[in-house]
Amino acid sequence: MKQISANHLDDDSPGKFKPEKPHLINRFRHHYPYLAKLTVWTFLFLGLILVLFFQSPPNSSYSSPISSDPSRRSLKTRSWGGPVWEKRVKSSARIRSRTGVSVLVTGAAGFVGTHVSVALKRRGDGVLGLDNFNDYYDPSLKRARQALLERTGIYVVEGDINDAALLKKLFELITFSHVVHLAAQAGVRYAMVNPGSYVNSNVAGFVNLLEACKNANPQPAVVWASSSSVYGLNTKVPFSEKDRTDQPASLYAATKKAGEEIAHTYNHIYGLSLTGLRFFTVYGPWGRPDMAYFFFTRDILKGKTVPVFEGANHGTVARDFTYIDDIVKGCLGALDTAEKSTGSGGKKRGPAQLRVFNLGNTSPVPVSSLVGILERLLKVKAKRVVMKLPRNGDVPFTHANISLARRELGYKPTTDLQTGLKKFVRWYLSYYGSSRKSDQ
Ligand SMILES: O=C(O)[C@H]1O[C@H](OP(=O)(O)OP(=O)(O)OC[C@H]2O[C@@H](n3ccc(=O)[nH]c3=O)[C@H](O)[C@@H]2O)[C@H](O)[C@@H](O)[C@H]1O
Repeated sequence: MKQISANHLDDDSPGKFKPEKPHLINRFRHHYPYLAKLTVWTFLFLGLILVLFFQSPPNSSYSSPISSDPSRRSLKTRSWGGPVWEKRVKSSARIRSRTGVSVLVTGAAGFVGTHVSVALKRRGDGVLGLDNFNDYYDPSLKRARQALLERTGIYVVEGDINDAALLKKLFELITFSHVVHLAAQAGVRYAMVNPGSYVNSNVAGFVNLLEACKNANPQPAVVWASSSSVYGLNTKVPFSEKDRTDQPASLYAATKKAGEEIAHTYNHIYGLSLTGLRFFTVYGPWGRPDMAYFFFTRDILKGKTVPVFEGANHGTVARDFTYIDDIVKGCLGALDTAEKSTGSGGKKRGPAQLRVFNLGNTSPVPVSSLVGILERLLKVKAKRVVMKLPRNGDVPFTHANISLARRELGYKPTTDLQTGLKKFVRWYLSYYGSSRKSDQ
């Protein structure tokens, strides 16, 4: 085929078709056999292109507005659709208890997403997961979480929140009463490496999701993950929802803060019920390998150095570390107290609920103490290197005032860092083995 085409080009090269009008008809007669051949081969070639086009996945409609983003290259081959797929979607979203609700969980194969999905499913709610399985951190951990979800009866649709056609399809198939939106580009420090991914997921993706929610009829109530990082350079402690959040210290924080403003807009214009949850450094089993407690554990076991940040004038750097089970209870409390959206099909019918809550432990712990607890649990001395807090978006401390969440959601964290890390370390060793080999 390739050879014939090449010959064709040689035989009928453009040089033989100079547009000299007086001789055009004669030339046409002279070249007729060649033209006929050219036409046949052109049709064959076009036919081949059409065959290849229709053989490509039917719904691989993901398109990233930031095409140069290397961490997301793998997303472009994702596909969805078809009767088998639709059956799985419907089965996963089926409510199995009298009081159950139907929930779409975005970021379901993520750390918080997995735990929240399982908790909802266990109490009889219909749960459908959505996750793009990007490679910000080891995707095999996400696949292992997916396997766990599947064992619980939860199907995770492989797709991106920026895929409007996919979201439309999901809302056509299922009447979701709630959306728990946890899909995001997380991590404070990575925002300096790949800023586009934060805009893509936390701003563009969030807007795309809210568009789908506002167009749905009935509209779902939305509970979504904001972040303690919105407090930025706030020095008033403990951080209250009433405090200023206009001084973000990282692009991550800025995109989460943008999310809170976007939520206001969709509530105001379309009557969407929206609850933002400001998570405070969530940790626990099945956690994120990019977080300090996780890679400290790995590096202590490997005998590698552990960089422990300190503030100005040897000041303590501390976090209000919050255990995953407490966060899950906060998420379910938010979902259960969420009022219905008031709009339908893109039209507002009345004022709707708009809330923001801190979900922290309200007991900050210095990072050096975190390392001490890990040393005792792992029975290995860490090779600590004290370093100045880099100017990369980190803030020196966080501390949540949780009285609003306690009052409105019945939120009451019960796990201290020592107890929570014990559970994490047990999981870590069972998942990776104590071989000290994990390369996550
Ligand atoms: O609450 C949030 O909203 C955010 O929480 C989390 O951010 P952080 O609180 O910064 O957690 P994490 O990176 O684990 O650092 C923990 C501590 O270790 C210190 N730290 C960190 C790295 C290091 O090498 N050395 C060090 O001392 C570091 O200075 C810090 O004091 C989520 O990642 C983020 O996605 C978001 O959800």
